[in-house]
Amino acid sequence: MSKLLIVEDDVAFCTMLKTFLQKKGYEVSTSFSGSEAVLQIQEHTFDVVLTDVRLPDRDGITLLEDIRMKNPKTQVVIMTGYAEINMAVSAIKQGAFDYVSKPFNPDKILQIIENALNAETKNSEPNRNKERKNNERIIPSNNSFVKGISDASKKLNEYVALVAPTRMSVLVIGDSGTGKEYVASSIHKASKRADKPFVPVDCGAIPKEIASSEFFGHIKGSFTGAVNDKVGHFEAANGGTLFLDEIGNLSYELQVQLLRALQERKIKPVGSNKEIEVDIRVIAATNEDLSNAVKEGEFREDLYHRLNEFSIKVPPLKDRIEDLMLFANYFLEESNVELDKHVVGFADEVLDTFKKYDWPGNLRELKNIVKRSVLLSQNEMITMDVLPNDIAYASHNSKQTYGLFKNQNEQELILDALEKANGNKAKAARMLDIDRKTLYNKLKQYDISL
Ligand SMILES: Nc1ncnc2c1ncn2[C@@H]1O[C@H](COP(=O)(O)OP(=O)(O)OP(=O)(O)O)[C@@H](O)[C@H]1O
Repeated sequence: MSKLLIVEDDVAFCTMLKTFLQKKGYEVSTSFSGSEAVLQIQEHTFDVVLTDVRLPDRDGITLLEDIRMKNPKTQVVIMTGYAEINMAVSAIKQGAFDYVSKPFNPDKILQIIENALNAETKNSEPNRNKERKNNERIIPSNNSFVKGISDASKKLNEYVALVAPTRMSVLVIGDSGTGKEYVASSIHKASKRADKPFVPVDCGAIPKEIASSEFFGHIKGSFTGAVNDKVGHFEAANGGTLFLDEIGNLSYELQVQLLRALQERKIKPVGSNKEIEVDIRVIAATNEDLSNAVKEGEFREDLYHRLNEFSIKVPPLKDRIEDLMLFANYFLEESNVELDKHVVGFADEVLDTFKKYDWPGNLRELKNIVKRSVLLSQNEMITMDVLPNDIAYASHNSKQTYGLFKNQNEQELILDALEKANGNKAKAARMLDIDRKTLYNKLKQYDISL
């Protein structure tokens, strides 16, 4: 029977988790403080330790060091509140197996424990194990991507997983830089066509005059400049997925040709009389309201329906602020590798600034800012002086934001958040960027009852 240790100072939560895990067949011990946990790990060997990142007498990261010294095979899972995700990411860099943010659902913790137990049996050498995990979790390979922990991201990932194995055409909708192409390629990679080509085409960048030849190919001599035969995007994507980015920019004439190719599953290269059969799945993306373009007569309704068998909305970064640190850390590691630097993390002030900023350019903007900061940084941490002025300035002048509790009108902020969260305290706490325990204390302090 696998042995687990829960280290958590919230006694009620700890007991609840213990009971749940015992019912699932684990042998479970508990500690309510770091020192108690150290005693336990001296005396017993645990397969997995689940520890709160903040304990009354120490933090989960130093506890992690003790656990790894005592028994490198023990896997450590860090439990965090929303505001502590940065700490959790550092814990993973230092060898924690994974982290889970509270509140979490029971299936999630079970899955993580199972993964930890499997990893434990597969990897007995601690350093190798640690390195593997760093690469895997902090810098996902090309096949994976930052999945995110916000509700918006979870929904997005669910939709991707649902639609990927089908043949359905997908319309990916979202503002510029939100990751539409990433979503499209994730669908492709999770589909049965994964070993066939994924061909991205920026419809906004193709000059009208050569658009047909770009899509369908041409044969030598079919027009001035056609000095060789050319394979078009449709043929190149045969068997795989054609990703049509900025689909709203297609000329009306090309919309007609595209619809025909999709309906008949055949194309004819420019200047040729031979039809070529093609089997492609189309994923299209747009950052404008295509249904509006349909109403205005700018986009063909039949093509719109053909492309929109299933639609996925990619949320703007400001609506998935809970994921911000995951993305920032991911881009930090990516930039370190690319620029051969060794920046470790972000100063608190920078994180505050990031959280307050609106990110109109979404993930692309975040990626660029992080990369630029890594390049300019002379220190281990990214500090305010390497951020572009407009970001630092914009966040100083930003409208009233939640969190941080530097404001005098703390009580008003809490009431406002509770109202916006329809009385859901967990959600309000997330919006306020504090953990639930702190919110409960504040509610008591201000005598707010719900
Ligand atoms: N889930 C993710 N994990 C890691 N990186 C991501 C993720 N999503 C997007 N990115 C990165 O963010 C940047 C923007 O993503 P992408 O090009 O997919 O956005 P887009 O919405 O297609 O942009 P546009 O509207 O300008 O075409 C890319 O550099 C990509 O590498």
